[in-house]
Amino acid sequence: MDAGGISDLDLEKYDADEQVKIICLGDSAVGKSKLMERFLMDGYRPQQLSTYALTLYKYTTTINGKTILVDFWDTAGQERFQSMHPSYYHKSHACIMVFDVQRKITYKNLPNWYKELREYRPEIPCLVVANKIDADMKVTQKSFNFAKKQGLPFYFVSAADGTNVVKVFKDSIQMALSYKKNSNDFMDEVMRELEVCEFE
Ligand SMILES: Nc1nc2c(ncn2[C@@H]2O[C@H](COP(=O)(O)OP(=O)(O)OP(=O)(O)O)[C@@H](O)[C@H]2O)c(=O)[nH]1
Ligand SMILES: [Mg+2]
Repeated sequence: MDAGGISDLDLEKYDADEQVKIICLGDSAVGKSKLMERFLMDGYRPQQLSTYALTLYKYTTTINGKTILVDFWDTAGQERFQSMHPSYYHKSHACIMVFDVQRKITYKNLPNWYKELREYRPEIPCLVVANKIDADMKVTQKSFNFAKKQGLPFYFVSAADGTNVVKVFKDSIQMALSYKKNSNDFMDEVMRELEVCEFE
């Protein structure tokens, strides 16, 4: 914190034209962190410990001449579904929901993640991601109907070889931006009002 009470992290926001928050959900070891790393660092380290708590990745990009600051939130999934802290969902603009094509249980758990997401964020775009297709390309012939049933965009990806990773993340940023622009989300409106008031 500096004397004015604005942290370094907050200062970045003032240089950006727009800021969005994108969260990642899914069971433990489906590859959430690896996907983030692949997109952000364009690298992939095969072995890593499970994410312990919260990792916040900051990413800046330019879209139509505007500087967009993206906060990607990554947290440790659980072996079995467990509720996330409400602050994880708070003011998020899009969600990337991941399962592992090699482990059926991680697909079966998607409705649990989705239900909780919708309790906190009824309207935000949600992208469903089938990860680890490098392990067995035949899985792309299978149908995973959860996304279709819910009317959500669906992607086959691999953090290991990079298939579709950039596409998913770029799409998520676009969707987050259009959600933020067009949202009629009542709570968002209230929060915006409160933010404005803070500076008055
Ligand atoms: N073959 C293959 N393995 C992957 C891929 N993505 C991740 N993995 C492996 O899966 C394991 C778990 O990946 P993480 O990214 O740590 O999983 P996570 O979802 O962040 O797990 P938590 O932090 O516990 O919630 C690691 O050993 C990775 O190397 C992939 O696309 N293909
Ligand atoms: Mg992780």
